[in-house]
Amino acid sequence: MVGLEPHLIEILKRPMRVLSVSFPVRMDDGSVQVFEGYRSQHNDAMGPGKGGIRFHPQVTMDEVKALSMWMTIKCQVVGLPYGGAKGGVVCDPRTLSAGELERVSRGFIEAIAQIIGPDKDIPAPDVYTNAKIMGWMMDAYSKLQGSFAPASITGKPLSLGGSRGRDEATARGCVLTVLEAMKKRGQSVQEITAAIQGFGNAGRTAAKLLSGVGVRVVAVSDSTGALYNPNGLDVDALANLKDHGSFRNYGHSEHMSNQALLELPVDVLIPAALENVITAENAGRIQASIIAEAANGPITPDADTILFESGIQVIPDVLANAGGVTVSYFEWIQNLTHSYWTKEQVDAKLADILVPSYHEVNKIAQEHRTTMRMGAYMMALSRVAEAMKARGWV
Ligand SMILES: NC(=O)C1=CN([C@@H]2O[C@H](COP(=O)(O)OP(=O)(O)OC[C@H]3O[C@@H](n4cnc5c(N)ncnc54)[C@H](O)[C@@H]3O)[C@@H](O)[C@H]2O)C=CC1
Ligand SMILES: O=C(O)CCC(=O)C(=O)O
Repeated sequence: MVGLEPHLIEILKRPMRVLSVSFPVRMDDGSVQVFEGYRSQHNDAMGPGKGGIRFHPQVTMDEVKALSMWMTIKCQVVGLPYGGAKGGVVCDPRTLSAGELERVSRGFIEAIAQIIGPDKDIPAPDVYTNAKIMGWMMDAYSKLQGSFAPASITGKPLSLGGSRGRDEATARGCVLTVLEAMKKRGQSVQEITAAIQGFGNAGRTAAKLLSGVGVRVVAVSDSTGALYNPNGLDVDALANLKDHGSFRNYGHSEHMSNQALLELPVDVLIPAALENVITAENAGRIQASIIAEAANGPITPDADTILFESGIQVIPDVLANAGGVTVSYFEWIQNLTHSYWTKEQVDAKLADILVPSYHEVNKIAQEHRTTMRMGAYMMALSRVAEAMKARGWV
């Protein structure tokens, strides 16, 4: 539909560079364990690579490559001067001590240092990585360079040049798109119910922000399972329990599986954990009228078609979770210019990008009678194609 020439498709089909590394880490018991990781840089026609680093036992090179391609698209959906990149380390941070986690984080940055940097590729947090880890990573990179390099990594603690609002930006962006989508449905915010899968950076903050504006959050989950109460859950109480162990001890709710949460009768469903949770097998049982993909790739292509045909509006990941990379961009600008913004400035600038992007994507989708995902891809890929042509690559 975008009318991309075959040679442009050939370029975009694969990442421009993928680095596969293995690096030794001294464990607390004195043994040495070798960890594997990847950094994929999909396309840098529009600027340096940008994208998170995930720590997860099931990370694969193929997953990281796909995620880097989505980053190229995402950055262009919201008009950022970046190409797409993504990284991952095969590890289970829940089984590592704080010291081991720090050594894994530093070891990975040392292993990929040659290909990253403020003008080359700027990593950020993703699944099971956070501001603390970004701080260690920035420190490792700065030491290798011999100078303080805050613009090399985003999602850092505020004390190291992190941006106000980055911690909640992914969820804030997602909630902005959900509220735009709800506007045309004529429901008051207080009538809206939401179920959220995943209770980490994206899911937990989405729950907090939605309940803050009056939406009834009726179900949440983490890797251990889901809680459901049709009358609404106390999100602050859940967050508090999670901080001190597990929210499974929360009363006033029915316990259910992560799969069952996806099929609840709610207005808004927010998958905010991992990929491929809505497939052709369960798509027909989804009852939500809007799905906002806070996670990357939670819906398979087959399922996307089924949902579209059922009239369920899917706000695709490349738009719904683009708030995170947008505020990472703000962080990078603040680091490069050595001037820092208030939380109100960050939130206002985020809304100024996300809300028009939502409407632009929706308009293209409606004009072409297609999904918002296809609309987003059309918009983004034509921008990347134009840049590749302007650079004389094709
Ligand atoms: N952190 C960020 O800024 C961004 C994150 N994302 C995406 O959002 C998703 C979640 O990432 P974060 O919130 O950052 O990760 P996180 O590590 O902060 O949280 C992940 C959450 O998912 C839960 N989880 C893990 N496996 C699960 C399962 N099988 N079922 C249900 N829950 C499960 C964990 O218990 C945890 O609560 C990922 O797809 C990530 O790529 C997208 C854009 C930016
Ligand atoms: O903040 C960033 O730079 C990237 C976040 C990310 O990995 C994503 O949007 O999937």
